[in-house]
Amino acid sequence: MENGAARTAPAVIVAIDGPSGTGKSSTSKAVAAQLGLSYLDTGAQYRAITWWMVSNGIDTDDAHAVAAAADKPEILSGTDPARPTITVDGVDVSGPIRTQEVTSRVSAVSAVPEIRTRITELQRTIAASAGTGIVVEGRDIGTTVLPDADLKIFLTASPEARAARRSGELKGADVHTTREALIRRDAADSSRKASPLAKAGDAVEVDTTDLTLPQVIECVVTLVEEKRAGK
Ligand SMILES: Nc1ncnc2c1ncn2[C@@H]1O[C@H](COP(=O)(O)OP(=O)(O)OP(=O)(O)O)[C@@H](O)[C@H]1O
Ligand SMILES: Nc1ccn([C@H]2C[C@H](O)[C@@H](COP(=O)(O)O)O2)c(=O)n1
Repeated sequence: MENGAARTAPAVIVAIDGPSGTGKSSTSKAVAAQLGLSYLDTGAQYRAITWWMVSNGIDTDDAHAVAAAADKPEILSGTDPARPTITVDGVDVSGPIRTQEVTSRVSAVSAVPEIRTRITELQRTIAASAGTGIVVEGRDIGTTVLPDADLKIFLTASPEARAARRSGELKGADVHTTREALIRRDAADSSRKASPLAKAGDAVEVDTTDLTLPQVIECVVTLVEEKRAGK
């Protein structure tokens, strides 16, 4: 090191997008932990605001009612990949945001432009304050939230592989029903007007269908390291 000065790596911003069940959360958390980066699950933020709407009796199919309440809940995300947290008005909602009710309503809530503006602002503030860098995962991170990210990855996998993974998680869930639900949610997320699920033009696509989770993690870690080394 020149003059004995310690050289610190510049903060690295990694955007990981893709449809449901492609492995975004598992991969992003592991990559962030391995590389000493922060981690942000943006789907959890959309789920949290959806949970608040449902808990407060707001009709999630009424876009005007959802828009009018968009600024009301305080949403806080903890970005330690070993222990990510999500609270709404101080309440830990990490369990309640994973219910079937929230899952079935989150696409409608997240399609409302006022909701996206609010949550996007939160995401950019969190990314800007991540010291060593951050892995941010979602649907529109590379296209809209952080278009200047250092590295953009778009994960894919066949609907069959994704359904099998999800029904393994939801023990006993029927694979066919799970597959149909995934496809429905992807279609809603891809077809909305406001920052739909999409691959950024400069994203690296990784098809995870025939890869194990450790293989996907290794692939993304290598891509980040190459980017940091300026390759
Ligand atoms: N390459 C893989 N091979 C096998 N299982 C995997 C792989 N990647 C992820 N999984 C498993 O698939 C399930 C879904 O993964 P994960 O939650 O990371 O996906 P996701 O893209 O974040 O989904 P969502 O967008 O719905 O939150 C988890 O049980 C995870 O352990
Ligand atoms: N950047 C994002 C992240 C998520 N969403 C919406 C669409 C998803 O169906 C929902 C839940 O995400 P998940 O927990 O399954 O990753 O949130 C979005 O619109 N934009």
